[in-house]
Amino acid sequence: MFEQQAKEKVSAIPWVKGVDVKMTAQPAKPLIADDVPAGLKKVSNIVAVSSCKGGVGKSTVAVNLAYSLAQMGARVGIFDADIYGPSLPTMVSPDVRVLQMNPETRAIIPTEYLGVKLVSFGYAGQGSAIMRGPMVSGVINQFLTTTDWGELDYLVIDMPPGTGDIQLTLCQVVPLTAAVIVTTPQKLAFIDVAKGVRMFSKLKVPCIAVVENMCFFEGDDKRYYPFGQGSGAQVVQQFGIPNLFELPIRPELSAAGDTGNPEVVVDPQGQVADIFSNIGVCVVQQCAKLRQQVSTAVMYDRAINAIRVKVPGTTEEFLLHPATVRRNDRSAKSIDEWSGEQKLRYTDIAENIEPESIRPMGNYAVAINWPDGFSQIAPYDQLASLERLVDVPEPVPVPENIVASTDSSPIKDAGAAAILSHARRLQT
Ligand SMILES: Nc1ncnc2c1ncn2[C@@H]1O[C@H](COP(=O)(O)OP(=O)(O)OP(=O)(O)O)[C@@H](O)[C@H]1O
Repeated sequence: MFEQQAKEKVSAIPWVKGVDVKMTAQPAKPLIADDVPAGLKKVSNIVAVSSCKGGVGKSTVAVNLAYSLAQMGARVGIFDADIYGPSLPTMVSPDVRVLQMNPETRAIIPTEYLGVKLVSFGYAGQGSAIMRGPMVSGVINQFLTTTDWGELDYLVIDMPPGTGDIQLTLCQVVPLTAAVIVTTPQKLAFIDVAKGVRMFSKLKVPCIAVVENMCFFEGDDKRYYPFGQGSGAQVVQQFGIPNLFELPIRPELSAAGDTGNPEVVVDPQGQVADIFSNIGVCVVQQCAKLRQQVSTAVMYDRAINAIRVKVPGTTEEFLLHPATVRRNDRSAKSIDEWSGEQKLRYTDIAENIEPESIRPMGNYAVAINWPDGFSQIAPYDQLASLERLVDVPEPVPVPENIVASTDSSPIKDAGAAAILSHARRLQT
């Protein structure tokens, strides 16, 4: 679309004789915080594929989605987080079927199939042991975080089925960008999906799509819906999830999975590949949108000396005085961890303090750097609970023919007015 429009627009200029458009892309930098495990630092987007019940086709969706993204040119990895019944070794057939370890860094090196990096317990070279929940969580997290994933655009996590402790801790260890929920069309499945959506929403991970698997089959030029229709649409409506995809029941999909070659690779022009390509486009677009929302969620507006907060996923927007944010730091530097006693005093922070930089940390917090070298982690929940600035005059827009950098520019005047108004409000 870009290419075509660029060609049209440039060709329309009377003196242009020919147009040659070269398209390039800059991979988005990871939005991930500093405390993320080293092996995940160069991963731009982490997408969880989840279902609340086993056997609904979650692994089939995860694997085909991953290969569909790879077919679009993205660098992709799959982490099969199911320790009891890993599916990846059956669904893809890499030449090297045992994971190696880098002897120096002691990091796990993923194996690869058709350019997609793969990690699964099925490649760990041992039968799956009998483990209790906390042990399983520990092993899954260790596996995921000690793998050197290298530079990836998308890491697809095939989550273990359910919404218990294992899933919760996994979601807390890695900063998930988004979740895709897989379900089947039965009415009963709706209840399970609701559980999944609630789990992700508690963790502030947006669900970007619902894939309703085994929806229909085709015969006599007709589509049959053996399990009925409408459950997926109900999920989309009730939880505001923007996208619903219907996958057919197809023997090829099952056969491809069993023979170690994903269906989108076996038949890249087929109906199933087409649906997965749409799911892939949706993931790409939604992740980009979320990154945009997150990266502009908290910004310092120098013109009015206020921190602007737009909580991602909501329409709420409010203003905070920078000094209020800094004074309400909840870290051990400001509050004694044991006694709860306030160590940071109100007067320690100058009234006119300004943040130096603000960076998003996953979907839940921002890291704010202050001129005194302090790096504050401020969760959105906490920002939302602080005293807000009200009646802050918006800066007067600069007319186009006025250069904004002169000393008497309207922006600076409006800024001064805003500061005065803050001062007055704070005094009262
Ligand atoms: N749309 C489909 N048409 C036909 N067969 C399918 C379809 N989706 C999945 N299957 C088959 O159903 C079985 C279960 O699928 P899959 O392993 O993807 O489910 P799962 O939800 O990941 O299961 P688990 O929770 O046990 O890991 C597989 O044999 C798979 O090939």
